[in-house]
Amino acid sequence: MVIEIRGLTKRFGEDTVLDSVSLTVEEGKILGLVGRSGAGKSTLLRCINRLIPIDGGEVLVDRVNIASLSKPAIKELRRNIGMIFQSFSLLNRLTVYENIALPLKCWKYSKKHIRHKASELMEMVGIKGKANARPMELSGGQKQRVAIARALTMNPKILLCDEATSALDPQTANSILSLLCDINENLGITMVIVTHQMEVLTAVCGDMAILEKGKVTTAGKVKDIFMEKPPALRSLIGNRDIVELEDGVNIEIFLEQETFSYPVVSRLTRDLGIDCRIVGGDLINYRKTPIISLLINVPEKDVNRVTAFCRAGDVRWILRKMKASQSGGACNGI
Ligand SMILES: Nc1ncnc2c1ncn2[C@@H]1O[C@H](COP(=O)(O)OP(=O)(O)OP(=O)(O)O)[C@@H](O)[C@H]1O
Repeated sequence: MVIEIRGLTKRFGEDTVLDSVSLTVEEGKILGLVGRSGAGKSTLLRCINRLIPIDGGEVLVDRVNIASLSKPAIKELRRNIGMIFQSFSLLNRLTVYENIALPLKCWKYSKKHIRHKASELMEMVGIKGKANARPMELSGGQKQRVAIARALTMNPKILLCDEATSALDPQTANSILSLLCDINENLGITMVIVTHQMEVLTAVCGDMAILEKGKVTTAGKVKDIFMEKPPALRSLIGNRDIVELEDGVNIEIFLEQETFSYPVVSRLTRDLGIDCRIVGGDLINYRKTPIISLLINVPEKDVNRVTAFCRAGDVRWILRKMKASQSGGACNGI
């Protein structure tokens, strides 16, 4: 299901928490939503499944404006939208099996269907052996697996994840992220993932949006935004450590799978005779595909030759540090 948010405004009393937010999450895609604490991320999620009413604009789920839904239609909408949280929200007095079966019981499915569905989901999320355990006997990762299974019981078309991996150690968080990726790929579920962890964005999300004080300031492909590093992203991830040189121009070069074997620096220096100084570097694991970024400093007179060389070799580049006369932040392909 596609989610389209147009000019969404949400107020709590005098406070405008979401201010004319517009965003689209394409069917079957994963959108990562980031921003400082209090930016309005969780509120936005709660507007998508109509847990709270909105004050302006519209939220369309599968091209239907959810503000105009009747009570039974809202119930149906929520059936199509699963949700998981940082705190897992499991019922401690119930077993794993009973927690997963609960939504199916509420919807009055047959005992046979409930047994079949719960067991299929426990198998899918890897907790089959824990059917009779209670939440307090599980690790954080296992609890989140139960919560994911419970969120999938009604075969939702959308999954909203609010800080789902924040309470987990990095290794467990990775295993949950890879489970979410599998679910997205195998079931085609559209996902919105709210997170403070930048590695969640690069590991699983194709698209991202940055919320600042209730406004979307940056939105687009994760890969492009992480390469471009606009101010809104820098304010979340901080500036990278680079060697600051007084002279020359910094050019960031990106090497992707297709260009890994291309000896960029040696070609620039040996074949074109350009002095390249390396001032920084980074490696981003973008959805399991590494991208190497290399920050080089070259004499100002050679900038055009370097960029022409990159263009010819299909290597992405961005001018990072320029004199005022060269302003404009030229780049190719981004
Ligand atoms: N039910 C509510 N009543 C009044 N104010 C609320 C309510 N829910 C959220 N807010 C306020 O709305 C603002 C945004 O909160 P929200 O939880 O959406 O932010 P967030 O970006 O998810 O933050 P965090 O990353 O810390 O979870 C905050 O100032 C919060 O106090």
